[in-house]
Amino acid sequence: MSSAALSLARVKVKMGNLWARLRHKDVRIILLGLDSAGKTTILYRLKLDDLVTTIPTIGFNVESIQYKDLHLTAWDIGSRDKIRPLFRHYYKGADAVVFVIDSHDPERLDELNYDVIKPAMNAEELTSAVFLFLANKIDLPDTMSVEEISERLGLKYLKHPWGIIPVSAVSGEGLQDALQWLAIRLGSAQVKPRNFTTNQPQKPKSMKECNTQSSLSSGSSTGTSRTDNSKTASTGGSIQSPQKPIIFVNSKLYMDTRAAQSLSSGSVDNTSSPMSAPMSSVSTPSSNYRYAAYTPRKTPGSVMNSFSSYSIAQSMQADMSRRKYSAISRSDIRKLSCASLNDTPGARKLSAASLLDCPNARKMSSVSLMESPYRRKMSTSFVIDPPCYRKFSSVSLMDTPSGRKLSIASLGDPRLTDTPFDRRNIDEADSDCVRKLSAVSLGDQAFPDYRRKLSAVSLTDSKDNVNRPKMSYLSADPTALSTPPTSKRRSEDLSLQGFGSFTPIMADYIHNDRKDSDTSADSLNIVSPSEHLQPHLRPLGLKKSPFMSNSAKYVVNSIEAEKETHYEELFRLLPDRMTNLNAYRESFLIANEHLGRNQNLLSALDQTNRNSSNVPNNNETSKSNHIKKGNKSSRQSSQDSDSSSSSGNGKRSNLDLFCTPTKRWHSQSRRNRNQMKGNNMSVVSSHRGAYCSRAYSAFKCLFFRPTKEEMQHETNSISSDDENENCNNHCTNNRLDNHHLDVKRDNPVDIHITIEDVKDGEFQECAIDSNDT
Ligand SMILES: Nc1nc2c(ncn2[C@@H]2O[C@H](COP(=O)(O)OP(=O)(O)OP(=O)(O)O)[C@@H](O)[C@H]2O)c(=O)[nH]1
Ligand SMILES: [Mg+2]
Repeated sequence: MSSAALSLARVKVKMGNLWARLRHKDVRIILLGLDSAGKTTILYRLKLDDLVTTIPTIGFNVESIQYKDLHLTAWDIGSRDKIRPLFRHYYKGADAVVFVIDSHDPERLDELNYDVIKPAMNAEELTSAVFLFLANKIDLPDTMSVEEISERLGLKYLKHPWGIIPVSAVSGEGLQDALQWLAIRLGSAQVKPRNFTTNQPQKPKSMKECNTQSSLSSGSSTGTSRTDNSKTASTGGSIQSPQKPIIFVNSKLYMDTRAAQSLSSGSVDNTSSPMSAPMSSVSTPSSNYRYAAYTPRKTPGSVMNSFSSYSIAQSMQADMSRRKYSAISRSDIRKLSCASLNDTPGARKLSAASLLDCPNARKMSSVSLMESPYRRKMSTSFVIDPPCYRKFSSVSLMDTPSGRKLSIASLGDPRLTDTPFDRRNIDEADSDCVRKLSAVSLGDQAFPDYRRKLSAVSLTDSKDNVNRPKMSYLSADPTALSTPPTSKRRSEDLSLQGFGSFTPIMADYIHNDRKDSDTSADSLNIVSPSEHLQPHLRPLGLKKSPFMSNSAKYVVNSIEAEKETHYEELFRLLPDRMTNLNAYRESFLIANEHLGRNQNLLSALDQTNRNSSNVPNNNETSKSNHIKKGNKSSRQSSQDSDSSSSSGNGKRSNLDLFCTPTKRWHSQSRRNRNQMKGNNMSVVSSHRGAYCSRAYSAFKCLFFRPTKEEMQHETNSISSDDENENCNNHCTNNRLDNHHLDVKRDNPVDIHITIEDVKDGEFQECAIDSNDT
């Protein structure tokens, strides 16, 4: 052959190769699977050869991938359960369906089967498509084998040509095989059938031939091929030879076998080894290890448990980036996040991050509750971690139905048996889980705030009115379980009280007294804003709000409105209660109980009351309205003038609220004793901003009725007091009866308010009485 002819022949060969290279085949592939199976990760691993951080796909991702002579258009379709019915819109024209399976999540195989595989199996548009199952996430420990998956999915009954390959989108392992399998099945001219360890797929002669394959084959776990010819079906009148799926027993076996193959052949097939494929470059031992290090061991039936416990443990030790890594990449957290699917992708991210801190965790949990399948898992997981589940529970009650379910999960808390509560009582007392939840929370003595919040919310949540009081009672003082109130009240009443410290006390009051007293619902609406202060002051004989007084400088600040609100209510409530001598004791007791339990204070007040009960009534009215700047003598003169203030008619009541548990009080207590004459309210606070709310809280105490023991104690200590005897005579059923209140209600009331504050280290005082002009 001449050199010219030779070179011409070479050019022809080259042209032929080029033509073959240019002649690519368009193939449409759809990736289906459950959410967070790894479809998107796989898609971008194939496309970019990189591990991308994904968020749940809403809608779809579509990428074109060139593999050999195949031009693959791969559609990754978001798989939130609500949009699964939309899958079928993507079926049309698909040459291959790639089912991505989370092989680390056996619990969802059935869901996958019914929601994803079966519809595709039966879809007319897919009769000629090949099915490739990717058992993803094999980098995780304890993954299902492909045999197990095949068995559970009943793949052997599939009429489509199918194969199953273990892969890892994270490491890239197996994905080359997947592409190769597709190429073979979809009629690539450039991919030759490979000798796989187990079953050897046969390359169809043409795409058409491939697509008309209807034979079914199954692989065996031992690596020996088995063809079920009885299942062979015909299409187009011709019987095709059965297509054998590729089944790797597991990746380790696969790798071992490959290693053995390489040894025996003396060469390594670089093109077909998943580990030597470009994408596997990320699959270094260290990266695998890194990932594995953050992968919790799964215990049967409790995926989330393992995650939760693991995650918490991790977050205790690991740095933030590690935690993030763990949160994002862990498949189980993904499921957790999936619970947030009702929300935006942003919320999803949030939920992934949320395990790291409480406030976000709350958001997460409240969002997650919307989604039922994961909710339970999540709640289960939180149960095993006391601090987390508590937070979770307290939030979850916001969502009523979910909160209940959640609370069921809380019952698993074995610590219940160690609590001082009688669990049976609790269970019997309330048919609602809320109660149980509340009981669980109550068991946590370390979180009184949560306890209160929880119970306050529970109160509005429970269907069972009867048990709300008990619940609330429990919340106030767990040891009071033995004496729960019994009658009903409306949840609205309780909801008015918010989460304040005195909620149970209020509840108790409403529960016991409200239906008999003429206190209207409105007057209990303590949180109502103050629109007109003056009308409330007038009935009290006050023409001027103490907070509008020029002399009361310190109240002109940003919380003035708030003060007004509180005091408006205060003034409204006073007439009913103030004439009750015991109101002061009640308030004192409760203020003490809840604000400091100060025994010194208790005895000081007892002493004060004795003193005040000996003070003859008088009709004088103080006209003082002054600020005294803090030297002792001026304060003393104030006290003297305060001492002279009294109500105009009949017996006067002493009302003194000691709202501060601070040391400050002690220095003031002697002084306060002298103020016990007349209808004084003395609010002493060493903290400027706090006194108002303390006063407010203390005033709530006015509603409290002392228990029998308390009454007894009071009676003993002030038995010489006429009024108290009167009260005691009317004391029925451990409570003051209303006759007593009625008698006193219409008495004119004088109010003397002394508010003390400390400013710039100096003591300031403002005293205003009812006749102040
Ligand atoms: N360990 C491990 N995690 C993986 C693997 N593939 C995906 N993941 C993780 O699984 C999670 C879900 O991955 P995606 O690719 O978003 O899942 P998806 O199937 O697209 O989910 P949807 O878009 O909700 O349908 C992500 O956190 C991935 O990092 C894998 O092979 N191994
Ligand atoms: Mg996705």
